[in-house]
Formats: sequence, structure tokens, C-alpha cells
Amino acid sequence: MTVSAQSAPDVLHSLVGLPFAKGHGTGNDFVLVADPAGDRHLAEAEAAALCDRHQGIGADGLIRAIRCRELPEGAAILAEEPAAEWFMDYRNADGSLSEMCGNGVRVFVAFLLDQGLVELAPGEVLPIGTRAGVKRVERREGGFAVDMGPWAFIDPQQAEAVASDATVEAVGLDVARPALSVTMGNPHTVVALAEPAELEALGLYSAPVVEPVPPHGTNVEFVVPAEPLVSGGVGSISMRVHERGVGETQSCGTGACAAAVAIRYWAGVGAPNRWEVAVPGGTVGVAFIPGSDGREHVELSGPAVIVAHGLLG
Ligand SMILES: N[C@@H](CCC[C@H](N)C(=O)O)C(=O)O
Repeated sequence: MTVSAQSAPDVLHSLVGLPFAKGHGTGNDFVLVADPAGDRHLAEAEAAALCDRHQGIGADGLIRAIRCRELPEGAAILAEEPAAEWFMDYRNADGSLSEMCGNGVRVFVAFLLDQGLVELAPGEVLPIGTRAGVKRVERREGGFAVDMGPWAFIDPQQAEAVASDATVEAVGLDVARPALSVTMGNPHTVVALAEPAELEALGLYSAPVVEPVPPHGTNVEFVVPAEPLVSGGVGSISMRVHERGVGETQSCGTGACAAAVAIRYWAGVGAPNRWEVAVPGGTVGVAFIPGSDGREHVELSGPAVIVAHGLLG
């Protein structure tokens, strides 16, 4: 039997006394740590140990709240938006870095409020630094709405990002299905399925196989359009997701945005600009809005909940 050099309990031992909170957005759950001055760097192995569901606290990701001026990535953020005081330092459950987390950024702002680190009245907007640039988060009734910025297709075969077909194989699917890869700052590959039974039959305990896989890997969203697709000007879809660096999660905010992008593209002319995306952990809203840069932006809205506070040890 081989024993890894540092098990989760070993790694956690070095973090005894660390204050943390636990939160979620539609069941996509996070461990949150406040590190305003940037003196508690959390490395890959520490993030993985904290997120371990059996030997750690357990979460889909780790979020560290640090001031933009305290980390190298913050310089570009402050150049883009000097009012962006806070940076969402996000790691997946396996410890890997991700550029962006749509549910995470709402929970991040709920955490800043919970810790008394910011004030934000309903209707006010807070700019947040992320590895995918500045995201503007507005406090709304029942949660937050985030301007996620522009979307784009990913085509690993071409310099120009244009729509191109990928295929995805997964446990529960009889044959490889056509798919579309989309970036929301982080990579996604969206597969449309015909009916709810296909969505339920998926075995997402094992990673889907994407061909061609985007250069930095991908999150994979399986989507079923509602019947009818559009009601009252709003499109509805159901989604399950297998996240890069995590596995199946109850929800993925950037994934919901990518799913709405792909389904609207496939639906063609006349498809709506407002969507509801039902995930195992709840429902999020996606809207296509004009951005201040003249480009089309994607807005993600949904709840954010802080459920617990604790001290490691
Ligand atoms: N759940 C998140 C996405 C988290 C990052 C993702 N696993 C990746 O590696 O890109 C969301 O709500 O967007």
C-alpha cells in the first residue's frame, strides 16, 4: 500500500485556528476565508484538503477574499477599475485555479457583507476582481445579479474564436453527441439532450470525454430545452454539469450562462434574451444585456447564502 506524502488531515493540521465560513449558491458550495492583507496564502494542497468532503470541511471550491492591492493579479484589475477593492481568489475542489466562478462571485459578495468588509444597499453595484477581469455585482431582492461580461465561442483549431462543433461522450449516452464550446472567462462545452430522461440517465461520476477539448480543459453542461422552450418571453432549460477540477456539482453559474448562449445560438433567429436555468440545486437567471463597452454581455442572477462559520481545528 502506498501512502501519500501529506494526507488531508496532515495538511489541515497546519491550518488549525483558521477562521472560515461555508456558503452556497443554488447548492454550489464553497469554503470562504477572509485574508484582507494577503498573509494567508492557501496553496493547492491546502485548498484540496479544505474541500475534501470526507476528511476536510467539504466544498466544490475554496474562495479567499483578498484586497486587489495585495496580490500580483490585482494590478491589472486596479488598472481596469480602481474602485475594485476586493479580489475573489478561487480554487476548485482539487486545488486547481479557475479564472471565474459565477455562483462563487455572488457568494463572495454575501461573505464580504457578512464579514462587515463592505456595505452594499439594494440596487448598488460592487466591482470585484477575478482572474477573468472585473465583474460588477448588483445587490437585488433575493440575491445578486452579476455582469459576467461578453461571451465567445472557443475553437481550439482556429485563431479566430468562431462556433464549431465538438462532440461529447458520457456514461448513459448511447453515442457521442454534438456540442459547442463557449468561454465565459472559463471554458465550457454544452451538449443539448432531447428529453429529461436522458438527463437523468447520465452517469456524471465519471468525466465526459470532449473532442476536441479546449486548451485548458473544460466544464461540461448537459442541457434539455423545456417544452415549450419559451413562455412569456423567457426561455427555460434544465441542466446538469460536470465541472473541471470538481466533478458533478449541484449548479454552475458560468455553466448556466454558457448553456443559455449555446441554446439561444441553436434556436436561431427570434430566440429570447432572458433564460431560466434549472439545476439540481435550484434555478438561476441568465439575461443578454448591452454592455458599457458596446458588446453584448451576459448577466447571471441568483441567490447566495452563508450557512456557517467556524474555526479549523
Ligand atoms: N461553479 C462555478 C465554476 C467553478 C470553476 C470551474 N470548475 C472551472 O474550473 O472553470 C460557477 O458557478 O461558475
